[in-house]
Amino acid sequence: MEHIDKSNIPSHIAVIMDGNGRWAKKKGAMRLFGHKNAVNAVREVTEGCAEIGVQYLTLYAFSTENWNRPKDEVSGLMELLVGTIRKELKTLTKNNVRLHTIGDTESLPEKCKRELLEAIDRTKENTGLNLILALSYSGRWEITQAMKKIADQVSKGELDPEEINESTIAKNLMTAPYPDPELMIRTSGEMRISNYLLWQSAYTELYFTETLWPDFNKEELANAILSYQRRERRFGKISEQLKSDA
Ligand SMILES: CC(C)=CCC/C(C)=C/CC/C(C)=C/COP(=O)(O)OP(=O)(O)O
Ligand SMILES: C=C(C)CCOP(=O)(O)OP(=O)(O)O
Ligand SMILES: [Mg+2]
Repeated sequence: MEHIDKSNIPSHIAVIMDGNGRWAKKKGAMRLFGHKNAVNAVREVTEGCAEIGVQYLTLYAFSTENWNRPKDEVSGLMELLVGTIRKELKTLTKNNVRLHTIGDTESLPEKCKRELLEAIDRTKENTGLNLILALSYSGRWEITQAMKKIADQVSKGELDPEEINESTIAKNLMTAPYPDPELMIRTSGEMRISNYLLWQSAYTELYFTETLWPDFNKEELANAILSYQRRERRFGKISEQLKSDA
């Protein structure tokens, strides 16, 4: 972490925490064992991000499509979520971390909803890292929801369709309060987005690592940030323009 340029820390990092099942399989264990060990890596990145001053960390914890997994795995994941939030609440508070969620949280089991609401409420005065859990989330679902909200405003005469622009769409997404992520990390060697933050990642720098999520740690996080810091973000411009902008 000491090699990181402190003047160029991404304000928002998004993570696709993939590879828990394969990690467990390699150990001859059940998939849920992988998910349980994933919590250590969640702790590591949360601490690491808080230490270097990242302001937003969005973790993909359960996708819309993950509902199609075997029942036992889904219920195991939901229980793990409840247990982890309950156990970690004190540490979150101590570390000044504020918890948020994005996704169709209404579809989560009652116990899960209750635990999340309580943790969100208990951490709402915290001013350090914003930890955003993407739960029952997918980018297409989120964009569809935004389209419905916009259509509703148009039908009520509150919004003129001629005035719809990119900012209208961004304002109606669940991520409206947060900046777009500068860096997205995916573990486990898969090189795809899997329906994550589709709108928000238009100009996000992508970082892929072969490491399976339960093995991810602060050193791996530092490597991802160092890779980000070596990139030239052009946003459609050419290098010469970026130099004269500076
Ligand atoms: C925030 C919090 C308390 C999180 C709970 C634990 C956690 C990290 C859950 C992520 C669940 C998930 C579907 C991971 C992807 O690995 P995979 O199952 O797709 O693994 P595979 O690709 O190797 O099969
Ligand atoms: C990390 C989460 C929560 C979702 C993406 O991983 P998946 O394992 O579900 O994605 P695919 O490989 O199926 O694309
Ligand atoms: Mg996977």
